[in-house]
Amino acid sequence: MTGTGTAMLRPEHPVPRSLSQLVADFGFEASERVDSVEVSGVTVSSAAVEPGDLYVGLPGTRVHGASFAADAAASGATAVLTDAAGAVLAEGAGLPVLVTEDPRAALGDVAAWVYRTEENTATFFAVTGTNGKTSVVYVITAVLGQLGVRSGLSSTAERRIGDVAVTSSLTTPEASELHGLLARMREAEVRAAAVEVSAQALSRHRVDGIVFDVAGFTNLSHDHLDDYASMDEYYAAKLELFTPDRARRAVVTIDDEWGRRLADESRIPVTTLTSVEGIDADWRVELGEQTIDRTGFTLVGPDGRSLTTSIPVLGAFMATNAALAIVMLVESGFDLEAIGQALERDGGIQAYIPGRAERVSGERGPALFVDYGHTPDAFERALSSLRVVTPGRIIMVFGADGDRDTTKRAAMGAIAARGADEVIITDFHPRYEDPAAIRAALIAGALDAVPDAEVLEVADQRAAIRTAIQHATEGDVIFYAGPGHEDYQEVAGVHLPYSARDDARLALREAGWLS
Ligand SMILES: CC(=O)N[C@H]1[C@@H](OP(=O)(O)OP(=O)(O)OC[C@H]2O[C@@H](n3ccc(=O)[nH]c3=O)[C@H](O)[C@@H]2O)O[C@H](CO)[C@@H](O)[C@@H]1O[C@H](C)C(=O)N[C@@H](C)C(=O)N[C@H](CCC(=O)O)C(=O)O
Repeated sequence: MTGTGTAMLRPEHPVPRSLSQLVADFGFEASERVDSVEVSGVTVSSAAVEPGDLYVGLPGTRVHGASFAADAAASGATAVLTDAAGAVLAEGAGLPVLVTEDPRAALGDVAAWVYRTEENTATFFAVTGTNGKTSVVYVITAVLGQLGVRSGLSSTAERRIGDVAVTSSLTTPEASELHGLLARMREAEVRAAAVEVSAQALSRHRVDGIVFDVAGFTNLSHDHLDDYASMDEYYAAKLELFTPDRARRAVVTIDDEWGRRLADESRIPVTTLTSVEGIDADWRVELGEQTIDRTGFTLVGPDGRSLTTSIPVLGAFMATNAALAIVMLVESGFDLEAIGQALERDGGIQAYIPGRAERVSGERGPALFVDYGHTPDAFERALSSLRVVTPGRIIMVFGADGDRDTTKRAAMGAIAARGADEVIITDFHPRYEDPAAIRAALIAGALDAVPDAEVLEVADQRAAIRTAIQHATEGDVIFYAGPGHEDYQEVAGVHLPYSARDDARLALREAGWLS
């Protein structure tokens, strides 16, 4: 069951704590005596305030959160925590105001204190890297489920506890929500939680106040160069997770140079994993049988330990992601043999990973996949795996994000033109950019790399997928990259309803390929 809203991001039965104790423990300046005030929740969004909350007014890129202190008071907040500028804005809201120099930097520890994260004895997994994070957290929780262990997750797609989920807006939520989610998981007797951690989250204190038991690294490649000045800076943000304040031990995929550098520079104990022949690592992934729906692999570890299994998703990259998930479980104390037995009993890993190389087609007609990949590296991985299992042609449909890293567009076009037989360029989230200019950059990248490539421009996403279906037949594959699990298209600040998965299914039905 998936819903929306923030209810799941806080405990159902919070235990109030004394605000004066918080002030004393953190050394905040308080505008008045707060002896009898209690706090039972924390939020940074005035719209999410519930009675008893501490409202944290963060200075934002658009507005100062403290200017919503009166709204927070009207919703029942008991106090405001903000900076000196925010304290001025919060005057007159009728709430005690606590002041600290950098409220964002304080948020994680404050939320951990309010929600008593330290007392949470579940095992915490963190997964970072450019591509594959979502798949790894889903595989961790799927394998835990197969082992009979109650788990929860926080991912780009959703926050989930057992079979209840809410959709996500950010990959990693603000620290107040993350600690609230962990507290909710504790109430639900969750024994292990897997959290996707973005570079932005590390740069913006969103995982402060949590020490993960195991941190996993998938890979690093060109992305987010709108947010970071260079790949080195992007890498440095990720490296932050691999320090003793944040995680106890690490499992690092060393298939790329960044992973190898991370294994060297990590300040916590590292176990390494590779799927590349010739690279020396603690654990090795050997690919087994690959079909369009399942990828087999053997994981070979130290001391002659090994496990052979499969994952119900296409692609060598998925085997590597699944292997990372399993090694992370082993590093946290789960027994490889027990994992192997559970997976064997169930016929392999039974993970459903929303919008990640998700097959939406049926038995008849072309195979159609919807994927979240929106980086050159993700395209490369998907296309090389598809080539192995596709008897016919590969048609790739994609667009690029507006108002995000523009420097990756040419490479995305080039890789698609090299790896697919036909390329259909469409719109993605243009945001405030001119969508025609985004498409032109992708087309130029494709034609510069392969001048005689078959490249079509179909701006409308619904028309693009229908064009691909018209051009495809039995044995062909349509790979629709970008929208993944998302249920909207963002145009000029407006979220228009659009689910690529639902629309692709509808288009297959219209074409008579799906009943
Ligand atoms: C650059 C960035 O990280 N921005 C985040 C930041 O927004 P902002 O500073 O612009 O906030 P603002 O609108 O000025 O508001 C300031 C404060 O007032 C509060 N406010 C604002 C309006 C109101 O009515 N009431 C209210 O309380 C806001 O909650 C906020 O705390 O705080 C907001 C509230 O938490 C976030 O939603 C927003 O993420 C934006 C949407 C974003 O796009 N972030 C990206 C860069 C990001 O973090 N991406 C990563 C990686 C994704 C990946 O892996 O590809 C992620 O983890 O998602």
